[in-house]
Amino acid sequence: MQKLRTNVSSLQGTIDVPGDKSISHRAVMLGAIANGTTTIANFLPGEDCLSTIDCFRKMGVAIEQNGSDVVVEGKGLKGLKEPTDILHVGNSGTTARLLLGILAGCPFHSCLIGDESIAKRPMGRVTKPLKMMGAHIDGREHGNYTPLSIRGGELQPIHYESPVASAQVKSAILLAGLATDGTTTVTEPHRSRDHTERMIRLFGGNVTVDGRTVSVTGPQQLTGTNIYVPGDISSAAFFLVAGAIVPNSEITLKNVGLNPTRTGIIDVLQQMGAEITIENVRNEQTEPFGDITVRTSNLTAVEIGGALIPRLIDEIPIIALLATQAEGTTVIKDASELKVKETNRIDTVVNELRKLGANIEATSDGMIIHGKAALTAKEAVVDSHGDHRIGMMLAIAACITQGTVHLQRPEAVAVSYPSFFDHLHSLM
Ligand SMILES: O=C(O)C1=C[C@@H](OP(=O)(O)O)[C@@H](O)[C@H](O)C1
Ligand SMILES: C=C(OP(=O)(O)O)C(=O)O
Repeated sequence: MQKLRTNVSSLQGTIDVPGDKSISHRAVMLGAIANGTTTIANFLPGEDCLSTIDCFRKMGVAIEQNGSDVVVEGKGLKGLKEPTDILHVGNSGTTARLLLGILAGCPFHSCLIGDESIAKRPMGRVTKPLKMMGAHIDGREHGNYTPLSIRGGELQPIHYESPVASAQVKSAILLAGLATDGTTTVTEPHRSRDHTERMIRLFGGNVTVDGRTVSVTGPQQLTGTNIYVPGDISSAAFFLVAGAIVPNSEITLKNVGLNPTRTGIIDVLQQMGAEITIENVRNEQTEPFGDITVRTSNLTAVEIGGALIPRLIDEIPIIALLATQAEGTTVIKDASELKVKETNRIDTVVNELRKLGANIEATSDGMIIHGKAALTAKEAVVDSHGDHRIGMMLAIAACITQGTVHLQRPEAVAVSYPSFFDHLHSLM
């Protein structure tokens, strides 16, 4: 249990946000199945990405990791070895689902397991299309939950209409498609983050994008490359919101990823009236990034739903906090995907923010937040429930409470942002 800083008078300073989690996972995965060496700079050494490294080492890939510098000795599309040990994905849904896509095309057997949160997360959304392609996958509840066992091999291409806008589903199918003879296509209801598509191209491969439909024609051989991972906008989001709601604040976040499939949080902050500036935008062709400055702002409520949801899905916990400090009622809808994240993030956000005095209610596919309301709790014990994003959101919420707040399971933040508390305290 950790005592959180409360009644913070100001947050001032500059933060170099750690590398993007989604891009770090993909850099290791594509590096492993490419031919030749891949170097990764500003890799995120968070627990989730370390799980990805661990799984590929178990399949014979030499990976050197020193903090945020990583070198992957690629084995080629057919070069992974049958693991002698269980592949453990820890807390990482991205590792589990993208890895399944790669394993589907590998002619060997493997077992995949994760922590107790992973055991509750639906894997059928990827095992179903991968089985349609010809992979043999079984597991708890007919392969819908871990532990899973998979024997991959020769695959057939499919045209898949995904029922959910999920980059993990899309990416699993595209990665399987790289090893498949013919054209594999995925259509999603709304566009999800496109890091896999961009990175396949960076490794010399081809991907076709037509609106909400993405295709790869295989088999494709990728070539190792050098990658710089921009800062994670999902990590920056905690400080973007902190800067807007804590009095007398001005925070600059350096080198933050600005891929348009991820910048929903910036759109929402701007619509709410936050004082935010973006400068020094670079690298527009691959993964754009730039510096963002935010100042304490007067905010008004907004409605959030539809195609915006996948562009800010992981930021909804911190957006809920933001909305408690906006004039009016904020409605978040079309976000039932939140129920199958590390926790049910509709319930955990609502229950934990209520402990601090927020006026917030759960709906079937989102939440309704009534602002502007001071978080008036005098003494509260809040809980991350082992969910990194809930833990970080609560630490920022504590900054604007006047009482005493303790956080249970603060260590969860290390999943995506090991230096989070150091960065927060450096601004005080
Ligand atoms: O592909 C990715 O890297 C991710 C996709 C999203 O999940 P879904 O694909 O389940 O929406 C997101 O919530 C997760 O944090 C990372
Ligand atoms: C949902 C998340 O990650 P994953 O699905 O990889 O566990 C997240 O980081 O918020």
